[in-house]
Amino acid sequence: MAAIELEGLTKDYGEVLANDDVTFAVEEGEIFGYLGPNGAGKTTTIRTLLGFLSPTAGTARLLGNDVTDESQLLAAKRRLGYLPDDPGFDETATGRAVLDLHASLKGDERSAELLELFDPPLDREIREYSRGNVEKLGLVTTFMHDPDLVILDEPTSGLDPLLQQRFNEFVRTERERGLTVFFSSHILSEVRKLCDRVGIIRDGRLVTVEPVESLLDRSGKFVRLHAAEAIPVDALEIDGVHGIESDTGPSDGTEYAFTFTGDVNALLAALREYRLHDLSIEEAPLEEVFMRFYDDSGGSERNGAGLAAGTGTADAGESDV
Ligand SMILES: Nc1ncnc2c1ncn2[C@@H]1O[C@H](COP(=O)(O)OP(=O)(O)OP(=O)(O)O)[C@@H](O)[C@H]1O
Repeated sequence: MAAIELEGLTKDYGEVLANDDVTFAVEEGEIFGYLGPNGAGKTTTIRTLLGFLSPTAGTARLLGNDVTDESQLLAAKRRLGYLPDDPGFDETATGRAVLDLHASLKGDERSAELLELFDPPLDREIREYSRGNVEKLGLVTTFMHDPDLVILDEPTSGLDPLLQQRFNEFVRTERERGLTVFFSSHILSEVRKLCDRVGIIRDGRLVTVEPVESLLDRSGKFVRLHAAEAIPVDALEIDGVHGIESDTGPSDGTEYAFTFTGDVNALLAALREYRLHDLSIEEAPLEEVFMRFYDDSGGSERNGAGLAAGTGTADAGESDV
């Protein structure tokens, strides 16, 4: 049985079709990232899964339970941890009072252990909390009843890098114990460290579901180079170079920026004969991935149920970068 199953899920707000025939499943024990730019429809899917919104069409199942059936939803929620984008804690309550409330609602099997990892100042009122502290308290409330499935809406956006790292390690360990994690994000680097698979949603439509490695392979790298002299155009006509931009500024030399989905060794070999001041090769930002591989190139492709538009992109290449 899948931990999460969506079948033709559609949510029409009237002016906006926020989820349009979304179908996918998250297997038990999987860490699944739900990616998309702002306004893509991630929160709508999550709120529907939690029974806060009723779908216009389609079905959603949590741990085998139909979320539109109240008693089934309740059964699923006992085994679920949920961390919303904004947990909405009572501003006048202390962190400890929030924990006590959550413990009385759903039980507390492991808050002591969690507080060693994520340590919000429990005696302070929530209104004095920084964004990071709210996030830490949110993580404790999400995991304290030892759920089988957690749904996290942009979980680490308020955490500093050290805590993000701690969160990642924690989630990986929990996965070993069988936990299923579904989390939304618009940050590819966050997702790549953690996820087994990703689903990408854009304008309400699912454009792909695939292992994170294949997404990264196809998304390529973002290359910037600063050459001492201008590089002839044909010298950069290498397999996998896309969208090259150059700038000969008032300073020394010429700067180039492009997305690269080819073999890095071939690129370095081609550049060897030019004198470079600087060279950086970074992971392509998610926005770039969207633009390159999932662009709206006509209504029929968009209506062609996403996956084809994503995985069928020929020039995405067999990159081993
Ligand atoms: N209650 C609502 N009524 C009308 N439109 C809504 C409502 N909630 C969301 N929308 C719209 O539906 C679309 C999807 O919104 P949603 O919040 O699901 O996206 P998201 O991917 O979670 O975005 P973000 O990353 O910014 O949180 C957006 O265009 C949003 O403006």
